[in-house]
Amino acid sequence: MNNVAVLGATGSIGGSTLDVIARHPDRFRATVLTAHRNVEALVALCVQHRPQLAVIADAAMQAELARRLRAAGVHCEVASGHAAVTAAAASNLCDTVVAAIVGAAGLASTLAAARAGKRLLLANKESIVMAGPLLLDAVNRGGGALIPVDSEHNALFQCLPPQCLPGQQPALRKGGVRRLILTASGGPFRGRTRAQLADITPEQACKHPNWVMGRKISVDSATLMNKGLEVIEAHHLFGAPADAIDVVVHPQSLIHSMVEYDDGSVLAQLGNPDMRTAIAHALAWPERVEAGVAPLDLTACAPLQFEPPDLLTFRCLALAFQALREGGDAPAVLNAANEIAVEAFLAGALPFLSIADVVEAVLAELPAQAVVDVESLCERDRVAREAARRILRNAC
Ligand SMILES: NC(=O)C1=CN([C@@H]2O[C@H](COP(=O)(O)OP(=O)(O)OC[C@H]3O[C@@H](n4cnc5c(N)ncnc54)[C@H](OP(=O)(O)O)[C@@H]3O)[C@@H](O)[C@H]2O)C=CC1
Ligand SMILES: CC(=O)[C@@H](O)[C@H](O)COP(=O)(O)O
Ligand SMILES: [Mn+2]
Repeated sequence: MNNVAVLGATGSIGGSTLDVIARHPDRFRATVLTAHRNVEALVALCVQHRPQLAVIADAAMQAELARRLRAAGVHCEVASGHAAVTAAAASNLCDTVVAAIVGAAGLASTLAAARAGKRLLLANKESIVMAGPLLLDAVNRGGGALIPVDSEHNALFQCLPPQCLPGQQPALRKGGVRRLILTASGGPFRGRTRAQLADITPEQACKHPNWVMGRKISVDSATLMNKGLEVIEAHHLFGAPADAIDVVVHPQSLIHSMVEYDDGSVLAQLGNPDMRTAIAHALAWPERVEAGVAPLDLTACAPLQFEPPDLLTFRCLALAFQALREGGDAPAVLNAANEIAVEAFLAGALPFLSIADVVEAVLAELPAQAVVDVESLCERDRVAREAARRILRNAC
């Protein structure tokens, strides 16, 4: 039996994970479920999955969680606070940790799972964007495994040679790998001009053409920042230099990414756009299990289209490449600024096109510094957020 901690259980990835787990009660058991503030959703999941531990990150909500669980007849341990989420990730209640908390908020628990030698299923891309070298070091020291859940990186993992296991100092060149090709849907506004993006609303930005996801990643997909974060994520996971990572827009989102080899072969992973495939693959790897995803009918979804990304209209992808090439903690600064800008956009306090402006301004204000340790990285994250808020205030 594989005991699984689902960090961010009440979210989109959390829900898909629990769907797959429930299909295989002989293999997987959800022993830890965590949420931020959504007590009602967490209680409903606890009723269904009967974990050993339920954690609510907002400590002020512990009493309500405990009361509701009692009323629902659920007898499990209850804890609260960010430290409790982090402790749960490293606890002996789980063998596998699904890191599905959104944003930099997921960093501490992701690192804790890595240090504890867990099988770490990484969806929380912001943590590897922020702290790539530190996370990989924690995985190597912990002796666990890092399996990518992000659909593109799971696709790359499936297409790469076995010696390119993420985090194990993969040897792309030795494996004959020439380049990684990340596919992108192009987002809900593909083909539009900047003028047509002047009045975009949060609801419009969250309507992804192919995937059902949380609000933050949906906005990131719309600005192409998601693809930028994924370029940085691929760099750290597979040791690929920026120049060996290409992005191609593929509006159908059926090819989830590709690996090109020296001999000209290109291996691709395809499937219906449903995160349960990547999650099931990561949970059961190296075996395969049923995920509840419909068979792919290519004749029904042809043709497959490809086009270059529009770097002028959607500037965030170029900014992410810039941060990756600058190195050091520039990706962490980019991520922090983006989280503040997206939060402001979702609150109706920043125009859609200004997200890139805020990120660009913060990168210009905070030249990269070396990544030394988690504490100094979190301090830089804080400084970048403060700079983004100040720039936002001056812009309004
Ligand atoms: N959704 C998708 O298809 C994909 C997502 N990802 C990545 O996976 C991660 C999760 O995405 P997604 O599921 O869409 O996000 P959602 O917004 O749907 O869910 C986020 C989860 O994190 C919890 N959470 C939010 N803030 C905190 C916090 N400060 N401390 C603890 N828990 C917190 C939320 O709890 P609560 O419900 O209480 O707010 C919720 O359970 C992201 O990093 C995303 O980039 C990657 C590929 C695909
Ligand atoms: C499902 C997943 O992995 C998301 O990251 C998705 O790929 C976002 O789509 P685009 O960023 O390609 O629009
Ligand atoms: Mn992705």
